[in-house]
Amino acid sequence: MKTTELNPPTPSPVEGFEKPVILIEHLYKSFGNLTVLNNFNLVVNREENVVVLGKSGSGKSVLIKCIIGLLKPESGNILVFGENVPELAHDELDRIRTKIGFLFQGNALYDSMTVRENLEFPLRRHWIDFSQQKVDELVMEALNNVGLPHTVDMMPAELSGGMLKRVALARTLILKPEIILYDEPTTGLDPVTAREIDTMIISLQKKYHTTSIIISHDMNCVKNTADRVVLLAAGKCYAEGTYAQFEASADENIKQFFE
Ligand SMILES: Nc1ncnc2c1ncn2[C@@H]1O[C@H](COP(=O)(O)OP(=O)(O)OP(=O)(O)O)[C@@H](O)[C@H]1O
Repeated sequence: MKTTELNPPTPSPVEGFEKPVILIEHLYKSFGNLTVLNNFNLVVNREENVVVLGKSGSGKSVLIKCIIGLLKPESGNILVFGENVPELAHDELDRIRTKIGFLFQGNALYDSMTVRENLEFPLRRHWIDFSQQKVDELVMEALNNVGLPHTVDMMPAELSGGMLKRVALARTLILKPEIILYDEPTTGLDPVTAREIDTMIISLQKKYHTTSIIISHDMNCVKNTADRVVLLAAGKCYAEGTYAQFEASADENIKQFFE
């Protein structure tokens, strides 16, 4: 385990991986006088699940929003498949976003639409020329992936919190993204349902070979899903290592997540 204050992460791929899928270098983002990201660096390799751990308000969501181009950093590079997101024009950003699935904390399903309509939405937005048969196939494939084919004609209000999360995950998967960004995927769920979501994240990653960043402070989720953990503190990558290395750490900033 390295505390990166002492050893800045080297932006080079792990053996066996190709170029990093996401490479963040010297990222700075402020709001007025508040500096949220202060020389943040991160490497995410192909098919890796990296959990970004951090206290509330440490800038985890800001980081995700910078990666998908919803927020523009003051400086720094965010290379996604080699393309620098902060420099992309609107249409280029749209194109790269089709490769990035984003599971919002609040699920972001449309309450007035059925599950089917919610899942069709991203398809219609990006590939309006799909036949209805193809759309139906993709909707059912996505719902089967999360074990909820029977909910296809239900309204979001008829579903439990765990089911809503799974439908939101199905909607994220329908475009077959190569990268998935999860914003606190288990927050607000009971431990059994949270465990189911963790298991689903791993099984879908294996099936579709996705690369993921998972934002979380649920240590069970971290343990179940992380190939590597990065601690975001004071705007920097404060430490990185495996879950076991974090659990064994004597560093006070790390220990507090296990209390
Ligand atoms: N659009 C914005 N304008 C001004 N300040 C913002 C904006 N977005 C985020 N912030 C501030 O940036 C800081 C980091 O916010 P962020 O939402 O990234 O935290 P977080 O680590 O995701 O927290 P949590 O775990 O509670 O969701 C906070 O102080 C927040 O108030």
